[in-house]
Order: sequence, then structure tokens, then C-alpha cells
Amino acid sequence: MALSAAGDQAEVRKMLREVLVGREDPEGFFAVCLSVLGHQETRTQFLSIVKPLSTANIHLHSVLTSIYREYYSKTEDEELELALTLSLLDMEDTGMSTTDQEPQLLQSEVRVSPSSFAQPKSAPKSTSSAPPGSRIKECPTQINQETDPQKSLRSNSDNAQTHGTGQALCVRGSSASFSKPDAASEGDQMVAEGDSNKSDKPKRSKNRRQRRKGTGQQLVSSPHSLLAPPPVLLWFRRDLRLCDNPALVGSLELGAPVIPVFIWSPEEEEGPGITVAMGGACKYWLHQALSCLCTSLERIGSHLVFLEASGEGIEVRSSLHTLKQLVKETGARTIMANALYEPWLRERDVGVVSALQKEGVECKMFHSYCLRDPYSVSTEGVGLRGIGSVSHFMSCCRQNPGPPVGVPLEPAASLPTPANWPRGIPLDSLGLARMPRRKDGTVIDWAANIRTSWDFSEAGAQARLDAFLRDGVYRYESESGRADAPNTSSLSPYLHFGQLSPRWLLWDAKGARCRPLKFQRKLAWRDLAYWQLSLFPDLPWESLRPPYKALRWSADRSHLKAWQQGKTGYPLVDAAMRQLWETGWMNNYMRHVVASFLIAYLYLPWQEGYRWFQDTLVDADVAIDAMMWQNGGMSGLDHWNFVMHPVDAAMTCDPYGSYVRKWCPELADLPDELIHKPWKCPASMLRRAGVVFGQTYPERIVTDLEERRSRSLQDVALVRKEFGQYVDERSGCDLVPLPPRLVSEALGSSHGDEAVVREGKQFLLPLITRMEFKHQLENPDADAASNPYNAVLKGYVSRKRDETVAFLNERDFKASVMCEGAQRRERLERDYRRMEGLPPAPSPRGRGRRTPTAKDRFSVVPGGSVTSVK
Ligand SMILES: Cc1cc2nc3c(=O)[nH]c(=O)nc-3n(C[C@H](O)[C@H](O)[C@H](O)COP(=O)(O)OP(=O)(O)OC[C@H]3O[C@@H](n4cnc5c(N)ncnc54)[C@H](O)[C@@H]3O)c2cc1C
Repeated sequence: MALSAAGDQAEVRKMLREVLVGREDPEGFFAVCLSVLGHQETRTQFLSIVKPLSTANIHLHSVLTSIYREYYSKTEDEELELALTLSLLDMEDTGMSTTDQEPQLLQSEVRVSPSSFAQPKSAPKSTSSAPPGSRIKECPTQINQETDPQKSLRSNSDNAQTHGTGQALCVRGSSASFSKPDAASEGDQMVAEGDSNKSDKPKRSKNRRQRRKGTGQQLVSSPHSLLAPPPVLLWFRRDLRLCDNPALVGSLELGAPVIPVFIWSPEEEEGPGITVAMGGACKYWLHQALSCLCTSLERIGSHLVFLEASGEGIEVRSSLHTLKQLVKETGARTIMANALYEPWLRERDVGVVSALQKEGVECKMFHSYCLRDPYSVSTEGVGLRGIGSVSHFMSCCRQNPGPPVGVPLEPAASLPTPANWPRGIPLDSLGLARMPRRKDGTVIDWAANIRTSWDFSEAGAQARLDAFLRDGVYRYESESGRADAPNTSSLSPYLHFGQLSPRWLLWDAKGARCRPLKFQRKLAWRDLAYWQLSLFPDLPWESLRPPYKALRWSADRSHLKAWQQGKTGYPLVDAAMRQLWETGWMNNYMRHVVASFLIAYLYLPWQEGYRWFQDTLVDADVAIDAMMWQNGGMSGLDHWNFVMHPVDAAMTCDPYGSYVRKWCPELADLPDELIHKPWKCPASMLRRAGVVFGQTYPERIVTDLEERRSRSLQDVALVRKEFGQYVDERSGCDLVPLPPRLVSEALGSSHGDEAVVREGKQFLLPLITRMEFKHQLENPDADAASNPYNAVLKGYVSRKRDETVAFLNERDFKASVMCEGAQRRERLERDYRRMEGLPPAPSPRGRGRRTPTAKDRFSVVPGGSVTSVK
């Protein structure tokens, strides 16, 4: 750190005075201490720093000490786990002391050669059976029932669907880009950044500024020499940014002219199954993001060459063919790119690298798309228990730490250009943003609202990040489920297209004034998805748990259409689906609501939901989307331990109905308490609000929610019974065949030994399984209502709870969430005790009580009277 220890302390003491006069809050002050003094020093010095307050302001002193204690005691394990897992400790070490960027670069480079991409090999260990104590067992047979996928998606602009909700077009001006830093070009490839160009940079968080100070790097190109070396092809894929782009920095390092290229290759993107990797909304985003990147490159003296994958004769069109032609045309001897992790794209890259190497062209791939390279994450030392959960994944990362995440890299100030540019095609020719036309020739501009909702540029990503860290992050921990407030980052499309690197995001999030652990953990979720896809390449189209492939799903196309168009008659579901169509996005909570509705209440196959999301989300991400839909569809590695009720869920995410009012304006005049269940409104109220079912707003497409839930439970029980070989008799857990990589790790042959599989042996692994399914196995006739482990948040059928929740909602949203959580925990505890024949638990007291009393501040009813809700 630049400041001396004494200077640091002085700064902190100065800040303490701000707290005393109320200009800074205690948590902010503590975060500043962590940021300025560092983790260790804060631990040892904080209490002595705040000691003077023990006489001057006892209350503040006790607040500060309790923040300190909480940080270093209660959450220490969690913090440490997270830090280790995500290599924050490494990052801290390198980040704060490193002045040379090169080692960081080397660490992130993935040498892509056929051998380095292939699974490491080692001598096979005994493969006849699992080792003692292992929880895997041999698999008898395998079901192979294909799903029947259908393709009717927006991805093909020719058959694009026009949505019922007409919109006024209001196109926002094109997005801002980074201004060019005015660091003078030096002879070196990298020179230290002077403070002079600070103001030219996009505004960043405090931590970001410190990071820049710490690493002190600004990249500029080397001057053109008379005998210019052969150019480098910088192959942009899903890394459409200048900041923290290892391949770009790697290219600069060579001191050669750089030719940035983008090759559009939809067949390669799609992979071997139905992935809908590039749906309509995603293609539209890609078009805009490419245009923004080109503008940014032009600002630093370069530009982006657009190409389409080509082939000769009957040869399949491929990136390799295009690259070979480019090499011929430009004389390039090196290709740089950031690695992609979808198994089929990785395989493509292996092919590209090996073919080009044969022709004497060096290809270098850098790791940056995830925090961890999914192919290097191993379960060794952790085992397979709990696989699929983020905690298990983080344990694996902690136990087998790879290279540190490293320090984000500064953007290039200029790119050396080649004497001759290769011939490209106009961006429009790629057809990414082509809109369908009506018979009369007019354009159906389905992306109009998407355009007004987002800034597609890298600067737009930075602006959203900064805004989130200034505001939303403070509510993230407890209110990220709110649909009516922007409490999450909305950064997913930028992360997907690599306009923001996860490392950059992690670094800035870590520097935020509050410690958004939940938010940081989300990045681990993201990595988990890529790890799962690397293990199960069929994830996007085939149920992982074999029995669930045979589940009886509905084929009701009218239900599917109603769900897609936001016309189910359930306002919360409809609002979310309309938001998705209009903006290409909805928050995580709402994705759970609509997914639960599709699967548990409409019985439509999860693949339908996955494909619709892929087609309509601007952040559609094969790995994440597939993992989440598999989990929601009950067939993934993890099980959602809940089913969102379309009305109850609203209590949490839209208590006042403002979200529904925004996206379903036809219901706007209904009162808050009935807007989520308009069918309960008296006729006179509907008349006054102008709501006519079937005309202004749809009738409910299904009404028997409880029965439907019950049937979906019975269906699961049925397939688990039918394919009993995939259910562990002892624990009742579902079993899945292990992929070869996990078998090798479980057997201790850490180097990708696939002999076991070659011998035709299969191993089964017990997975996390929802309690209500296990119970159903013991009691196959039980219906959902009588199942003590019923995963639905059942407030809807409990008037008393309804009233309590509504009452608390009125007072304080947070309290209602806590109340719901406490009630759920109590219910589970009660059910567990009943199942196990244990005596009932003593009634909760103190903070744990669930019913507000007169002493509770949430019990204060407007009008001054104090009541106790019983
Ligand atoms: C059925 C379903 C489908 C989904 N499909 C996608 C998808 O196609 N693409 C996608 O990016 N996310 C998907 N998600 C995960 C999540 O809903 C979105 O990442 C999130 O809503 C994006 O909003 P945000 O950027 O404000 O998230 P924040 O809460 O601010 O989180 C920050 C980042 O963490 C990552 N993240 C957050 N939640 C998850 C998660 N559960 N799994 C993996 N990464 C996560 C995302 O990159 C996100 O941008 C899906 C969730 C569900 C339930």
C-alpha cells in the first residue's frame, strides 16, 4: 500500500471523527478500515482505534465493537471459506504488493494444446470396485429415453413471434464508450500509469481506484518499427471488452500489430444438442455489443474485423477454416483468445489449436471467463457428498486451489495496427439484429423495448456496476428477491458477453463498503454452472437423474403459449413473463416463480422453459440456464427445496403490487391486497377497476393449484418407484451415473483415468433429494397436502399466516421475510420431530418468536393503538 502504517492509521482516525459527527455510518467506517489497513491489521488494531469512544460515546463504541466481533468471529469461517475459494487472499497479496503485471498474465494463460485441453492421464488404479467408504456404487442398467424437443423460437428472426403487448418505440441514444486515456506512448509495452489520466477513465469504486494505484499499470502499444513483426490475430469471442482482457494484453506484449477479429459461427455455438445457445435476444445483444466494442477499438486506433465462419465445397463452415484463410491473408503467426468452457466450444478450440500449430501458427488461450477454470476444479479431498450445491463446489475450490484469480488488468491505451487490414464484412451482414417483416413489408421491431432498457456497451456495464455498488448492494443481502425495486446488479448480460470480467466484478464487490457475501457467492454459482456443464455436456437437453426422463409431462401447447406470453391469469407470473419479453431480463426470484409455475403447476417439461429463456433472455447462458432449469425440473444435481406459489410469492417480492401494476397495467386499479388474486375481487370492484376476465385480463388457465402440485408429487413418486435402481434404499436419495472425470477422482486416480468407463462400468452417486420425495417413497399414496415436507410456501391456505404476513408487510418488508423464514423453520422442525417420534420442541421465545406481540415495533398499528396479533 502506498500509505505508511502511521498514515493509514491517521486516515482511519480522521474517518472515525466523521462517524462521531454522523457523516459516516459505523459499517462504512469498518469497511474503510478493512480497505485501508487490511484484514490482519484491522483485526489487531481496530479495538484500540475505537477505544477512545468507550468513554466518549459508549453506544457508538458498542456498535463498532459488535460489528468487529461479528466480522471476526461469527462469519469468520464463512468469510475465510469464501476468500480461500475465490482466491481473494491470493488476490490481496498480489494485488496490494505487485507492481509488475506480467506474472498475473502468465498465471491466467491457458496453454491450449490438444494435450493441455485433454484430461490428464495417469496409471489406472484398481477399477473393479469403489474404494471402501466411497458412496458410489455400481450401476445396473441405464434408461435412455429421449425427450422430444421442439423448436419454435424467436432465434430465427423469420418466424419471430409478435407479442401481444404493443409498445411505443423510444430508442435511447447509443451508449457511451471509454474515453481514450492520454498516456504517452513509450518504447516499452507497458508503462506505469500516471495519475494525470485518472479523470479520463470511467468512474470506479474506491477499491477500484486503490487497485489501480496498487498495480499501477497502464498499457500502451509499442511504436511501429520499420520491420514490423507478423501481426497477431486477437480473436474476440465472449470477451467483448478492453478492460481486464488477458488475450488483449497478451497480444500487446508481443509488440506486433494486432488484428482484432470476430467470427460468427452459429453452428459451432449451438453444439451437438439443442442448446439454443444464441437465441433472438442474445443475438440482438451481441450485435449491439460488437458495435460498441468496435467503437471502443476505434478510439484506441484500431477496429474490429467481422467475419462469418466459412467452408469450402461441402465442408462444414467452421472458425478454423476462416482462421486459416486469415492467416494466409495477413501472414499472422500467432492467435490469441480467451478460453470458452462449453464442452463443444472447447473441443472446437482444441481442434483449432492443433490444426494451426501444424501450420506453424501459435495459438494461446487465456483463462478469464470464470473465476475458476471449470476443467481444473476437482473433488479430490472433498468427496462427492453434497455435489451440486454451491457449498460443495466452494469446498472443492478451497481444497484444490488453482492459480490465484489475480489482479484485473487495465485497458489498453492504443493498439498497434497492421499495414494491411484483412477484408471483413459489415456487422449488419452477420444478420444478428435482423428483424422479421410483415406481409406488407413493415418491420416487426420486437427489440424496441430491449433497446431502451439497456446500455449495451462496456461503459454501460461499468456504470451499472458502480450504481449497484453505490446503492443496491446495501439491500442485496436481505432484499434481492424484491421484484419492485432494483436490488440486484443486473450485470448478467454483461458477464455473459464478457463486457465485464468476473474478476473485475469480484474485485470491486470486495471493495464495496458493505460486505456483500451473498453477492460474491453468486459468482461461485456462476462457476458451478460451468463446472456442471463440463461434467455433464448433455445438461441443456437431457435430465440428469435417469428416472425423471420418464416423468409424465403435459403436452398442452395452449398452456405453454399462455405462459410465454404472460397470459396465465396469475398476475405475478404474467408480469414476470411480460418483463422478460419486453426487456430480455427478470430477476432471480421471478425466474424461480415462473419456473415453478411451469413445472409444478402446468407440468410442462423444464426443457420448454429452458428454451424459451434461451430465446428471450439477453443473458441467456447455456450453462447457468441449464443448471437452473434442471434443478427446477427436479432432475438436476441439486433440488430446489421449495416451490413458489404464484400468489404467496408475491407477498415477498411485490407486497404492494407495484411490479404487477407496471407490467400488467390492466390490473392497475385493483387494491394492493387483491391485485395478486384478482379472481377474489367482488364483481363491483372489478367493474370499478375496468377488469373483465377473458377480455381485459385472461382467466386463470388452471385453478386447482393444490391438486396439481399433488399430482406432480405423485408423478415423481411413480418414476422413482419404477426405476428403483436409481434410488438409494437406505437414504431414499436419487442416484445418478457418475461421469468419468468424477469416477477417476473418486477412485483416487487424479489424472483423468477413464479405464473404468472403457470397461463399461458405471457408478452411481446419491444426490441431494427433496425431503418430500423421500417421504413419498415411504408413503406413495400421500398427497401433497398431507406430506409433512411439502415444499410449497403455504401461507396462501393459512388465513392466520396470511394476516400476519400481510400485517408485517405493511410495516416492514424485512420483518416479513424473517417471519416467513422463522415460520418455515419451525414447521420443518415440527414435522421432523413428528416423523422421528420426538417430543414437540419447546415453544420459541425471544427473538425467535414468530407472532408479533405488543412489545414488537411491528405491532404498532396506525392510529396509535397497540395490538398483539395472535
Ligand atoms: C430458471 C432460471 C434460469 C436462469 N437462467 C439464467 C441465464 O440464462 N443466465 C444467467 O446469467 N443467469 C440465469 N439465472 C440465474 C439468475 O437468475 C441470474 O443470473 C440473475 O437473475 C441475473 O441478475 P443479476 O445480474 O441482477 O444477478 P445478481 O443477483 O446481481 O448476481 C450477480 C451475478 O451472479 C451470477 N448469478 C446470479 N445468480 C446465479 C445463479 N443462480 N446461478 C449462476 N449464476 C448466478 C450472474 O452472473 C449475475 O449476473 C437463472 C435462474 C433461474 C432460476
